[in-house]
Order: sequence, then C-alpha cells, then structure tokens
Amino acid sequence: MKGQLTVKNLTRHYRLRQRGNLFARTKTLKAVDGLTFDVAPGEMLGIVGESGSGKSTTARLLLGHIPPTSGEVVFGGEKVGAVPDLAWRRMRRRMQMIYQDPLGALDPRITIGEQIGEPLIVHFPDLTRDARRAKVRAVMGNVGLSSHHGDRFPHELSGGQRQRVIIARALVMEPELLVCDEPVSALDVSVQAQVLNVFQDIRARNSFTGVFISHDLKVVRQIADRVAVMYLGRIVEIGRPGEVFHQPLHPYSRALVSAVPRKGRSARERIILAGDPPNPVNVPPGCPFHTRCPQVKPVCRIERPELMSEGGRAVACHLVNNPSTAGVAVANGEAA
Ligand SMILES: Nc1ncnc2c1ncn2[C@@H]1O[C@H](COP(=O)(O)OP(=O)(O)OP(=O)(O)O)[C@@H](O)[C@H]1O
Repeated sequence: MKGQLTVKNLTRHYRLRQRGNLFARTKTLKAVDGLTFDVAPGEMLGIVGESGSGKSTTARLLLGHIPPTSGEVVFGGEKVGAVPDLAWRRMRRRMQMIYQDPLGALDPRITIGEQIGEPLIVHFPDLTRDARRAKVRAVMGNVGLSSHHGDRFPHELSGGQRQRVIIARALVMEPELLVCDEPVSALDVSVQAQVLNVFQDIRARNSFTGVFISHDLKVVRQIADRVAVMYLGRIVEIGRPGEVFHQPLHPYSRALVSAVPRKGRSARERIILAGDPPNPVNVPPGCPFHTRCPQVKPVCRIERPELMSEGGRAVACHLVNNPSTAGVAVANGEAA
C-alpha cells in the first residue's frame, strides 16, 4: 500500500576481526537484531534508545543505504534495495533522510537556494529553472526561511536555520518516507523547540510517512504518533507516546522515563540502572536486558522474550507477558 512501511525480522550484523591479527577468530556485533514493525501511511514512528542501541543503523537500513544481514524492509509494496537500478533510483527519491549534523551535510561554497534546488536538478532534469526556483522558494517558506536566505552561504546561518535548510532540501523532493536521525540533538534546547515546531508544521501540510529517531524521549513524545523503545538492537516496547511516557511497561522503558525531569517528581523516584549496556558483541542470553533489570527473574536469564502485542501496545518482557511463568505475583490481572 502507498506510504506503508513494513519491517520484518530485520538484522544487521558486523563481523569484527582483531586488528593486525589475520588468524584471530572473528566476532559478530549485532547492531540490529530482529526488528519487526509497521508504520502506517502518514504515521510518524518515534524510535528512542541509548547510544549504541542500533538507531542509526536502523535508519540506514530503512533507506537501503546499507543492506540487511537478513530480513526485509518494504515501502509502498516494494522491497527496499531489491528492485532493478532505474526503479531503485525512482524509489530513492521518494525516501529522504535528515541527519543530525546540518553543517556537515551542507557544501560551504554553495548558496542555500542552490543547495535546496540541487536534488531537483538530479532527479527532475526536465524542470525549468523558473519552476525549480518557485519550488525552492515555496519550500523555504514552509520551513520558516525567508527568500533572502537563499543567497546566503551555510556559515552565515545559525544552527537552527541550517537544520531548516536540510529539512527544506528533503521536502523539496516531496518524499513519501522521511527518516530523521537525531535531527535536533545538536541544537540548543530553545532552538530545538523551534525546529520541532517546524516538524509539526510540515507534518500538518504534507502527507509523508515518518520515522523520527532520538535518544531523548521528551523530543520523540512531541512529534511521534507511536514510540518504539530500542535496547541492544531490539525493540522492547511500542506504544502511543502518552502510554509509554505515563505507563511504561518494560523495566527498561520505566528507567528511561524515570530519567526525564518532570515537575513534581523527586530525584528518589529515578531508577538508576546498574552498569552500562552490554557490548553488542556479547549480547547476554535470555532477555538482553536481564543483566541490568531491577526485577530480573530466573526465566529472564534463559529465555528470550518475544515482542507480544495487544491493543496496539507491544512489549518484550516475561514479567509483563507471562507474569505467572515468570514467578511474578499477579494482582487484578496486572503484574505486581
Ligand atoms: N560499520 C560498523 N562496523 C562495526 N560496528 C558498527 C558499525 N556501525 C555501527 N556499529 C556498531 O553497532 C552498534 C549500533 O550502532 P548505532 O550507531 O546504530 O547506534 P545508535 O543507537 O545510533 O547510537 P548513537 O546514538 O551513539 O549513534 C554500536 O555498537 C556500533 O558501534
């Protein structure tokens, strides 16, 4: 279906060999380890998780920038990366990405207007110069840039304005899928709020399917229709932002939420997890979170919990999905 993103059992593993030792045994780093989710046409899915949880790798897999080790990504009924060359080029222009670092993504020697119009020259060579300029002006207006910014160079703009340029450059292609990888993380908090407003505006005016990645749950909550929480290359919980924020079910989501400063919450309520996330070269057996989980049970050390969904909410945790087998006391149908 047009605009539908479907991800099935997606993995991306890296083979690592000790540097300088040809005979050393290779190890496998599981950057993304079995993701399955859908994003409906026009929906925005937020992905949140700590550094190293596999968010950027997921972004690159979604757009076919890197091939998966196994599994598949299907967008609008077509398998990403698996269509013939010409069709793939057409598909690519419908799928755009916004990165964290706007300065790195812009050419310092080319004016803003030219840079926004550049993808049109490549993908729509028949467009007249006037038509191209009109599109660039319109899209600049959409992201809150004035027409005089078009003659400026990247270093003459602020960080927030540069990120608006990057958004405009993606939007000018009228994408059907927009993947945003930490698009506001490099900005000051006040500027972050302005750029998030731009995202809200463009969502209201354009109909694209979106994936918005951030390590900051607060940011994702403002922009996403649903939130997926990632830990060690896997999704541990999916739900609507309000649900995940106010009633997180997975112990890892609970710890993430407890770390977000909120009025009326004392520092004592914060859940401090023991240790760092395990190395994705040595993912623990059973539940990958069991080494840090404050509620760990024996089954968690042995059996890997599946992501089980009910009523639009999905959780991968024995304590939530099978409380009685996990040895958890059950009160009123809820895990106590
Ligand atoms: N090309 C690569 N070769 C080997 N390992 C990689 C490669 N790319 C990513 N990784 C590893 O895969 C894991 C996931 O990385 P990824 O960048 O996707 O995480 P992330 O959640 O986006 O983190 P961050 O927010 O810090 O970018 C990390 O352990 C990372 O070191």
